[in-house]
Amino acid sequence: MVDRPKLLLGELPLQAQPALCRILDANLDRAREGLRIVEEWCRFGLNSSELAAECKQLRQEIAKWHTPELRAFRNTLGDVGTELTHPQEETRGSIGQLLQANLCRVQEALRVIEEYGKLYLAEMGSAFKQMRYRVYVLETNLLGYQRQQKLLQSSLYLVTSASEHLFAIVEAALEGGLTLVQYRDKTANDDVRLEIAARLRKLCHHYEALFIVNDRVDLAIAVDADGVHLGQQDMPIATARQLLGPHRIIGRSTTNPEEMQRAIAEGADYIGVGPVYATPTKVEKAATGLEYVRYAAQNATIPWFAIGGIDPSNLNDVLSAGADRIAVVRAIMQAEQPTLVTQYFISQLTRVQTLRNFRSHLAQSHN
Ligand SMILES: Cc1ncc(COP(=O)(O)OP(=O)(O)O)c(N)n1
Ligand SMILES: Cc1ncsc1CCOP(=O)(O)O
Ligand SMILES: [Mg+2]
Repeated sequence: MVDRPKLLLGELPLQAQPALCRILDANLDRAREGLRIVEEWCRFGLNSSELAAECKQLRQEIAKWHTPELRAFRNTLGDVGTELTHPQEETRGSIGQLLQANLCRVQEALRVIEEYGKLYLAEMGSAFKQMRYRVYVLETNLLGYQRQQKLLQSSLYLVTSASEHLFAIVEAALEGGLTLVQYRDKTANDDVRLEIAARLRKLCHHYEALFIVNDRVDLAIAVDADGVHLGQQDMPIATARQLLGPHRIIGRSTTNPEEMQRAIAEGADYIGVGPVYATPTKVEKAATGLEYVRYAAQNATIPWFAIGGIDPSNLNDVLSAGADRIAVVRAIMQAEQPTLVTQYFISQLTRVQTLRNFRSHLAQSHN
């Protein structure tokens, strides 16, 4: 039996050979450029050496296929495509959109190489197929990482209540710098909830804020929310994790140390701590008081949000008890100026976080 030659180019009609090489050359470049753009964000934006290393490895693997022979066919001046741009390429609304567009560009380029590469070298198709799947994994990991980072950076959490001005209030708070929103609606029908949740998600993502759905994992999945918030009566975290996958956020309400430790052990990404004060928003739950906030400040190993009856008048007491993240309903939903209240909360929370970070750096440098 005669071995099949590895280089298949010669099997194509002569006039098709330069075109094939130009397609491969252009897409090998495109894939690496897109990866480089994503890599820079992983490195400088997310400080993730793991994600940056995966981008770099992929770039290096692609580079190995970019032979001088393929480059020799380059004819930039004769390329009719260099002047074709799409209006969306001229503007990028956010880092998220920029990453999305470039990951899509990389996936497209890898797919082109996978298909045309089969006509060039026997192994090229399967090698690029594998790389394309690696980019899908990279995309999911990147999204999950971005979500966790955003959660870590969020000090104020707006839990919504039904209101005829719901969207205007949420948008006003987002204008004030809010980065974490929970859709909480205990009465509406599912079709209404679905419609509201989908609109809220779009609004939150436009402002690069996380969007969480209260109670309902099915709704969270249906509208592609960033996560779900589960109370003690809701489904177990492990079941929710199975349904939501590893990259979405799961929050859990806790009212005492035991519930806190269980939520952490079960893999919650954050917890609610409270109600700190008695509140008409959640009448059936007794206030835990500031004692539980003090316990959380000493013992919580994941992000935690003090919740329940918190407003600008008692904020300082909650912060003094050790909180540096809070969740509120009425203080923003019923505010006359939701943007200003949001800005006030965030400025106070940032102030205590900065002070505490500074003190802990100082303490570390003395040890
Ligand atoms: C951030 C946050 N913390 C606590 C809760 C309360 O959840 P739960 O106990 O399930 O009560 P309901 O909100 O469902 O009435 C929350 N929603 N968010
Ligand atoms: C949902 C929830 N869970 C514990 S307290 C609370 C409501 C907090 O509402 P408010 O900020 O209006 O007191
Ligand atoms: Mg609940």
